[in-house]
Amino acid sequence: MSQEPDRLFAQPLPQVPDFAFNEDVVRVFPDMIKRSVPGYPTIVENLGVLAAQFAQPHSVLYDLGSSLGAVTQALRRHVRTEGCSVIAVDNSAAMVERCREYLNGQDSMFQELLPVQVVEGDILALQFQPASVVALNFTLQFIAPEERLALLGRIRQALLPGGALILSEKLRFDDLEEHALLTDLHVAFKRANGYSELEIAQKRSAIENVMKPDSLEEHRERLLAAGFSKVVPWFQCLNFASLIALP
Ligand SMILES: C[S@@+](CC[C@H](N)C(=O)[O-])C[C@H]1O[C@@H](n2cnc3c(N)ncnc32)[C@H](O)[C@@H]1O
Ligand SMILES: O=C(O)C(=O)C[C@]1(C(=O)O)C=C[C@@H](O)C=C1
Repeated sequence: MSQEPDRLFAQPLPQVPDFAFNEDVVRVFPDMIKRSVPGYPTIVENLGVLAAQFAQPHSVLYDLGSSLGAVTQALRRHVRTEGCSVIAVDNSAAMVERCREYLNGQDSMFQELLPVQVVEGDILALQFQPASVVALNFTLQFIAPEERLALLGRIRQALLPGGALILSEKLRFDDLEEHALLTDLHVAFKRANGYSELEIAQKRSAIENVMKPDSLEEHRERLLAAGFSKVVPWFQCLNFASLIALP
């Protein structure tokens, strides 16, 4: 994957535009997400391990909001279940183009990987096939809040018995002290990863209109309302968490 360092917000911008998954972001995305999301490498690798426990023979594994395909690659490294295939979906043309290149690279290095299809499209308009694993890795927070329940309902309907949704998100907290503490610690994490105060501040204003985190309680209630039977948090690092939701 690209090693280009993320300096997108390093210079003062007269006006900070809303964050978009465009070509500039695509070029630096592996560096950006690793330095911005505490626990990201652990979540991605273990998503493959978890998926291998839920994958059902002859079913589809979805990677929704696949970006450069980090989750898809982890699914292909870990899942050995007969007849499974991966469908990666993203609505950013720049992401999809680069994702296909990376997956071709993975195909040329390893044999017997699950077949994969990368679709450029809106996950809100997707006709789901019966699926055993659905990964939403830091994608739901970019979906308009009023669309989230219906999307989760459609995913629940598509899930086969024995399957699972794995949902990773940035969290907000109703307890103001807890929210302030974990937000400060997240800023410290970014600083420790080499981001300046300016970069941190400009990135914050770029994402505040486009990325709307929910609390753990909101996630749990919405997943239950969408028809999931059980919600199990399996990872949290600072204000970032990942949940398993069972059909
Ligand atoms: C933070 S990134 C996801 C990171 C990725 N899952 C990973 O683990 O590396 C969010 C992605 O969701 C995509 N996205 C946002 N809204 C979408 C939608 N409605 N349909 C499809 N993709 C969407 C964005 O283009 C972006 O690539
Ligand atoms: O919360 C932040 O400050 C972030 O940078 C988070 C986040 C994310 O969770 O997706 C936002 C945009 C980029 O895709 C990388 C990381």
